[in-house]
Amino acid sequence: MNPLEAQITKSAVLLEALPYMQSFRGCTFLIKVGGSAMEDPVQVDSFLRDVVFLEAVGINPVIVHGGGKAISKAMTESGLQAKFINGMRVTDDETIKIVEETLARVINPEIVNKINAFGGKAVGIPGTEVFLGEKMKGDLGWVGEVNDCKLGLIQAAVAGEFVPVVSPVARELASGKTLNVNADLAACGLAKRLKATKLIFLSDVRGVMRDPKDDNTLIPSLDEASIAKLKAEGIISGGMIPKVDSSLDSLRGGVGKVHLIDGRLPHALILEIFTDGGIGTEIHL
Ligand SMILES: Nc1ncnc2c1ncn2[C@@H]1O[C@H](COP(=O)(O)OP(=O)(O)O)[C@@H](O)[C@H]1O
Ligand SMILES: CC(=O)N[C@@H](CCC(=O)OP(=O)(O)O)C(=O)O
Repeated sequence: MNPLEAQITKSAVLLEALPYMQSFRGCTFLIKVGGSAMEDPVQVDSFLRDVVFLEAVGINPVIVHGGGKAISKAMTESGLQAKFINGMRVTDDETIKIVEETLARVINPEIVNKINAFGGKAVGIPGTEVFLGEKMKGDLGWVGEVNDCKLGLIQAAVAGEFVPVVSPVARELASGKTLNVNADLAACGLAKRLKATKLIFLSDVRGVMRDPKDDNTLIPSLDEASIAKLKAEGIISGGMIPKVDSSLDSLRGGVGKVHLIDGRLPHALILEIFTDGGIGTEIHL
């Protein structure tokens, strides 16, 4: 193949993407990026370049981020031990301060600054300005679930072509205090409220797997009944539980499609959205 022929074959990539660009223009995509997919700065850069690309072709990306790993690290540095019950961090008075500080001072600005550096426009929005919640049942301390979302700041950002970057904390309706919210649940709450076309979870696994240590065991498509079975068998466990539960909840709440993809794969987001062969696991009702 001569250099000109090689150039021409590159156009096939854009042509494959064209129908997706045409149908997704003006649509809202809720992207949840987990702390697990944010450990490696190279992976974060790749993901955020994809977000800038989405914005540039007329999609409205809205990001809800996690930060579980960074929070646990900060707790250890303060001499506290992280404890989880059913995937929820037990959050006492000291812990909620660390959660707020890590999300607001470390994770959220990193995402916002990088999107801006890559030529996009992003605005950080504390979850307390978006999520209204109440305490979850059980002895979890300052842990909340989302009852409602205030969309004002999100809508203003999107209208100004800024990517809203939202942290997973809520304002407790009864007291006005800050609650720590699992980021998958926060993403689901906002995706439903925005009636997002897609909700995409980026994590550190290929998707839902029969064996999370074996990449060849990816399950490309899952419905409610299969999820219930895999949970009962203990194959879906730990951090994957809130993801599949939130996926089903968001589909019931009017979200168009839900995908779980691997944030470690370079440009996972672009591959999932703009190519004919999807990656990861798609969840159905
Ligand atoms: N069946 C499964 N398939 C894939 N991952 C699973 C499964 N069951 C449990 N997991 C665990 O879920 C983790 C992802 O959840 P989590 O660590 O909370 O990520 P995030 O920070 O992205 O929210 C994976 O790293 C894996 O250890
Ligand atoms: C209540 C609860 O567990 N909150 C989570 C919020 C961050 C989060 O969910 O981060 P990932 O998406 O990286 O797991 C926590 O404290 O870890």
